[in-house]
Amino acid sequence: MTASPATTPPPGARIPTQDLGLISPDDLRSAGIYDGCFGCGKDVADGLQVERTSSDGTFVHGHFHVGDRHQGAPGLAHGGLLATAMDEILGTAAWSLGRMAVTGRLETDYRMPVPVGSTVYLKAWCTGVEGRKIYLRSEGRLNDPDGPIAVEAAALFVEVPAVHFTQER
Ligand SMILES: CCCCCCCCCCCCCC(=O)SCCNC(=O)CCNC(=O)[C@H](O)C(C)(C)COP(=O)(O)OP(=O)(O)OC[C@H]1O[C@@H](n2cnc3c(N)ncnc32)[C@H](O)[C@@H]1OP(=O)(O)O
Repeated sequence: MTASPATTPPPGARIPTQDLGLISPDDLRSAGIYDGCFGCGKDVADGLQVERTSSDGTFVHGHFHVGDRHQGAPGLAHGGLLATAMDEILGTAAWSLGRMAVTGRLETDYRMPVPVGSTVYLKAWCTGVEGRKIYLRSEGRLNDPDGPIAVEAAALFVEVPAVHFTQER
């Protein structure tokens, strides 16, 4: 992954273990999940419907199925949707640290086309925390958790207070 300085943790940034410890699939599915979310919401028929499956305290995992509604070029997943999937699993990793955080910067490398009908297996992990800044990486593998990497991302999430989500704009 080619990550810029903005998404690379500075020297000395600590790598936390997840405050929530081992998260069961049920906890992962229910904790803080909003059914209207385009990435993971069950009520969003045209959304990605990313399913979060496990966390071992270091990595969070999930997957989603690429349907016709996710196409860009005929028969292939749209790159923006793949970036959304990266954002979703990165956000899960950030929140799994016990922090409310939003995406500040998201960098994506597309390694191979993703055909409609594929399942993309997602994984994300934290590479460092400095103050409110949370540095993360993620990857999406084709059709198997150990399949070839189709998409990779590096991100900076920024911790925010709860009012970020509730204040009138
Ligand atoms: C258990 C698990 C359950 C999980 C469920 C939940 C899953 C959820 C999944 C959801 C998944 C979807 C998730 C989504 O889609 S989140 C939705 C998409 N993101 C947003 O809407 C965020 C919009 N932006 C903002 O609100 C503000 O700009 C933020 C809050 C990000 C920062 O504004 P704020 O005024 O608060 O802070 P600051 O400006 O002093 O910045 C602070 C520091 O950060 C650095 N910085 C900031 N931006 C950038 C940048 N672009 N590149 C490089 N650096 C950047 C900045 O230089 C500074 O560094 P330093 O000077 O201190 O060194």
